[in-house]
Amino acid sequence: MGGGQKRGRTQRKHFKQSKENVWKYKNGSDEASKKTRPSDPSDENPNPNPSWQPFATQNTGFEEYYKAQGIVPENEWEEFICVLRKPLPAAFRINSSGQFFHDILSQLEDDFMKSLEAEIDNENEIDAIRPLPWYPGKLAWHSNFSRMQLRKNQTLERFHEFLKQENEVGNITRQEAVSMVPPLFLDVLPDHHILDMCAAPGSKTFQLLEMIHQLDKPGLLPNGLVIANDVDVQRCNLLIHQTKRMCSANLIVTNHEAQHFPNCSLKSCTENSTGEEARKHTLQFDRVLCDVPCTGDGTLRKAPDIWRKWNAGMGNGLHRLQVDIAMRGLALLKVGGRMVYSTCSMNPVENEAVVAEVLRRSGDSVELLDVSGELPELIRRPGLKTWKVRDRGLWLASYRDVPRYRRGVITPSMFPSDQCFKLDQTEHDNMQEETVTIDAVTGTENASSLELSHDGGNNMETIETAVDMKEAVSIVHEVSGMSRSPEDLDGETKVEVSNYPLERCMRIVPHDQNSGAFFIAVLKKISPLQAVPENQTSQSTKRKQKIPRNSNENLEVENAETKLSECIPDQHHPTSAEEPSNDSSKIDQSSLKTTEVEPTLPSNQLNNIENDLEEVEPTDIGENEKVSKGKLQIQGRWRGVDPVVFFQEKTIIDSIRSFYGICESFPLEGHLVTRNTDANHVKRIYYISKSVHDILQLNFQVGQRLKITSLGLKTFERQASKDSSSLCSFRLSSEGLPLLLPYISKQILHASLLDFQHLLQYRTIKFPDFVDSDFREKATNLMPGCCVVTLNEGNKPIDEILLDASTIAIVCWKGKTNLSIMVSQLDAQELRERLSIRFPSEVTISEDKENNSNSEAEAKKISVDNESTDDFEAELDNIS
Ligand SMILES: C[S@@+](CC[C@H](N)C(=O)[O-])C[C@H]1O[C@@H](n2cnc3c(N)ncnc32)[C@H](O)[C@@H]1O
Repeated sequence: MGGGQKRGRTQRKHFKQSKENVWKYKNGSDEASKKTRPSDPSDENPNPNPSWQPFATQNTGFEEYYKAQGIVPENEWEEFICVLRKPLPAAFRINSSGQFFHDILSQLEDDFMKSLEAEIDNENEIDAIRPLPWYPGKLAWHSNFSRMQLRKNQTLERFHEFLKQENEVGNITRQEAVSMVPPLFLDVLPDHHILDMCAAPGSKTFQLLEMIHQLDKPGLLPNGLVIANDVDVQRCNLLIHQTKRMCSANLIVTNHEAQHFPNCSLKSCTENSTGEEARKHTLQFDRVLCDVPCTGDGTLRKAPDIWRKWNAGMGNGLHRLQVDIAMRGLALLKVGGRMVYSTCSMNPVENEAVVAEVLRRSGDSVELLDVSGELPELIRRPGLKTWKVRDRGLWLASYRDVPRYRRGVITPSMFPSDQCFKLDQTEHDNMQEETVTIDAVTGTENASSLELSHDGGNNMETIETAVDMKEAVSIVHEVSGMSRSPEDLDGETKVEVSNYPLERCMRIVPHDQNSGAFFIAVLKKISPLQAVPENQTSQSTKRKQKIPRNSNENLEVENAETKLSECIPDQHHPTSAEEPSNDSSKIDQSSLKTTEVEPTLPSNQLNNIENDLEEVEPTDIGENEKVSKGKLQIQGRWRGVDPVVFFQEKTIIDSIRSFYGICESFPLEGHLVTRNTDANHVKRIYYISKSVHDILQLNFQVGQRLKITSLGLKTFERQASKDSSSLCSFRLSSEGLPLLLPYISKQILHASLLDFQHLLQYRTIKFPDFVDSDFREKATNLMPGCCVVTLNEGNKPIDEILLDASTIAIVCWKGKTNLSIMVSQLDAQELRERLSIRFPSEVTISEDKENNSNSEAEAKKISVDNESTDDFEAELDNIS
């Protein structure tokens, strides 16, 4: 079985929408979506200040908060805050799977490192750009120029252009240095099944994919896979776009709330199955990345608008969600597996408190790993053992200090100590239901009314929203009989210290290595999670799950894990917390959109599908196939998401195999999927690895619990040529080419450097205009339709040409009189530049780089017929 280890170039869509817009509230009105959203560290180019007013880099609440938390020693405070106010230097990663990985590395080392030296104006820095010492293989780089400098300084223009273009074509990824850290602590192997729970926009997913592909033997796909999940559909699309550049057949993108990520287990099979078998019967992961939503104050240097928005309530508001996501991650983790919990926030309530709570809930089943020996060159600080909680202007050192009416908001789990869990149970029972909530985004209170139950619910008092909160606090104290006033609490209570070895967590602070801030904890699952009795956890007062109170009750593993982590019903996907079922009749009938019994679906999918005709609505999810009006489409379980269908049309598969001469050792059957149940209207066929295939099978068997927005690698695309001269109706896609290349024996031409260069430059060339007579003849005699042209470096005899990951190849179309490339302008330009750097004496890039229209005109001069080129452009437009 084969695959391209080095990935090809892909056409990239330009996402015009502002990335701020992708943070949307699910239930939000326009007003709500205008609210400040916790910053996403990975968003490139946030533009929250379009008028270019300098951002205020001060927030007294912020400074007071972090000083009090002892986030850095007192004598470092000035340096810390000073660096935090400076713009973040740009950082980027080289895509190690990219075909030009070595060329890019040499360009950085031999060219830019030297030529940019003169531009350094930072007295602390020696190098203009340098590899990050802790990132393996010189794959990640730090530049000492901020984004602003890169944009404004003319002498940096060439480097800026390089970054932009290589990022665009996928040879590098611009990513904050500290955001590259979490995947490194996952200790990934190529056969690992990895879940990235909050994955968009996908920088870390990309890294994870690189890791599983890294050790591929040429021509082999790894046994592992990555499931990249995000709750936000638009951000999922961003992720799909981003990871396309990786050209991986080992990726599934899902769209779930991470805290309710579904169970996919065939119960009957799990008990006795082991190893590979177990993998096929239950969805569990060797590695889980929980890069949870957070306040993002570690990204202040990149997103200075956070200075204005920040308040302590934001972190408090996210804490519970973060715990729930981490617990779900642990439930889905295999025994022996590793999970990384990370945030780009500095706040202990979002960090150490979350880690302490998951350790508390997991009992002895989970260990916080000491990874101080890993990545020794990465400067990090140990996690905090003690911190305080700030709520509405009060410092709270212990849960005992929390006013009763705030106990729905400020939970025991936010504090360092376990002591509060020993509170008298009646005290818990008397707590009011959650009536005050914190907006996780702004940190502001949402309380239409405060219902205060201080007498087992018999004596309810209601305080109208308009009541000043301080007054409310006093009323609460009156009614609840608290002995101390809020003022008394401030600064008076004893500091709690956590019993957990939280010093094993890592906090990266900006002034240590001129970076952003980040928090990372590495957890190992030692045994199946046991259900921890409710009164020994800090579960919110809102939760009333029936978890057995007898801690000795040894629940069946799966049940225990399900109950612990799926305890909140998923309001958006009501079925996602259900137990999995083998019974396909449990497929959500309401979301089925058609009646057609589709022969390509596995039979278990077909049972009990009722006739339920509906027009298919095109959506923006995944590789949606637009179905012509009036056509029927079998819809999967998830409304609005195209179904995933195994493509089993033998006639078409055979025609593809025979047209391109794909050798039998490359399996197509069982590895092809589409998003359209009507085989006659399938536009794109995706190739999936065996690992993805097995998950897909399992997903069908459990009634399609996974809401899959994208999967696999787009490999074949329907091509309608005007004269229908091609014997195969599917052309190869650029993304799929590296995977197929070693297995193709027909429709392939090997061009000299000069002819290859001409093709890239002029895009369409008439056969007589090729310089090499042998190539001219072969091109003329090729079957009409899609073909591949490789660069024959050194003009080797055909039988000596090796087709492997290092081969430079492009998809073309052989018409009646000419050959045209099916590569976007940008990719063609990039490839020409790469060739000019690799073969400096043989290839010159003419001035047409700046003047693309000239090259087009010249192409026409050389000779172009009208045949089908417009089609390709239109088609390419569709792709890109
Ligand atoms: C910090 S960002 C993740 C960055 C990403 N790991 C990367 O490296 O590109 C957090 C992501 O969590 C997503 N998110 C927020 N709440 C979520 C939830 N309940 N379940 C899953 N994803 C969630 C957001 O849409 C956002 O894309």
